[in-house]
Amino acid sequence: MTIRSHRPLRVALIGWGAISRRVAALLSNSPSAGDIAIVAIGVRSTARAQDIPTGAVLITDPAQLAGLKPDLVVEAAGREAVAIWGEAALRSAPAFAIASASALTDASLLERLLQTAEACGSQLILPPGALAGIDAIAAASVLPLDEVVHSIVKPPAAWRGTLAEDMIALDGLSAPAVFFTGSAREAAVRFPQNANVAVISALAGIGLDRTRVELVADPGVAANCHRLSVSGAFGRLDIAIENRPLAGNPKSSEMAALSLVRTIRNRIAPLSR
Ligand SMILES: NC(=O)C1=CN([C@@H]2O[C@H](COP(=O)(O)OP(=O)(O)OC[C@H]3O[C@@H](n4cnc5c(N)ncnc54)[C@H](O)[C@@H]3O)[C@@H](O)[C@H]2O)C=CC1
Ligand SMILES: O=C([O-])CC(=O)C(=O)O
Repeated sequence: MTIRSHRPLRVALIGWGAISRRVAALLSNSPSAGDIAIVAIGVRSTARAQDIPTGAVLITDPAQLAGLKPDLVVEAAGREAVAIWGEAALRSAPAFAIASASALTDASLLERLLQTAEACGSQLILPPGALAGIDAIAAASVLPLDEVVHSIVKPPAAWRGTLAEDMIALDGLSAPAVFFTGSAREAAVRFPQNANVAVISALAGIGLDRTRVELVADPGVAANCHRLSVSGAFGRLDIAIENRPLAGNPKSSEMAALSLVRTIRNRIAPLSR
């Protein structure tokens, strides 16, 4: 349920990396700044977490969430963080929004989160993240879908430090290299910093095992690009987005932060859009 209150929306962010910092900066510069208070930042260690928003406290233990009475907990920390913080978030807040959708490939974790949400009357929210058109795919899935193909094309720098390094010579590329084709499940499990979006398109449409994913390193692009091709009883959808990478992390797109800002604002906006 959308929350409309006269006090600021109390938001706890989990993770204080590129996405969370961008979300906090965008919120503080927006017209809704006075309506939204970041009350806590969940971190693994307080030692390196600096420049946190005024009024926010650093927390390291998920049990601390309950005392803060958040209206919304937002994760942008990584796959493991969803398992660590998720159940406490759903017990202490009406909603828990996650960026690290790859965590949901773990069926037992997903089941635990959904059971907690049901028992507590809270909601697990999966924002569209770096993608476009997820609303249309989810609506289209009311009728049978035949095929969903998700192509993720990023500059070589975005694939550094991932399994892609063992599959292709990232530094020597002179043309686009497709280094993975497989299911959304497999893509998200193997590339948890780059293919969370595969879980988002899969859960909107025909599921983790039927959604086909292609991963590409392209020295000719500067953007993190997503193309979704969907066919089914509704008709056809073909949608492409070229996202500017975040300054703080080339693997992540600006749109991933923008999408979380939208999710947060929609909790209080009289017009949800
Ligand atoms: N849904 C989407 O479209 C996208 C989702 N993502 C997800 O968002 C995550 C965050 O992205 P960035 O901010 O760019 O990464 P980042 O690496 O810049 O920041 C992640 C931060 O979370 C912290 N962290 C890790 N485990 C934690 C835990 N258990 N508790 C608290 N903090 C923890 C790290 O120390 C780091 O400071 C990615 O790992 C990825 O899973 C990223 C891009 C797009
Ligand atoms: O930001 C993006 O373009 C997608 C991404 O990294 C992810 O899904 O993990």
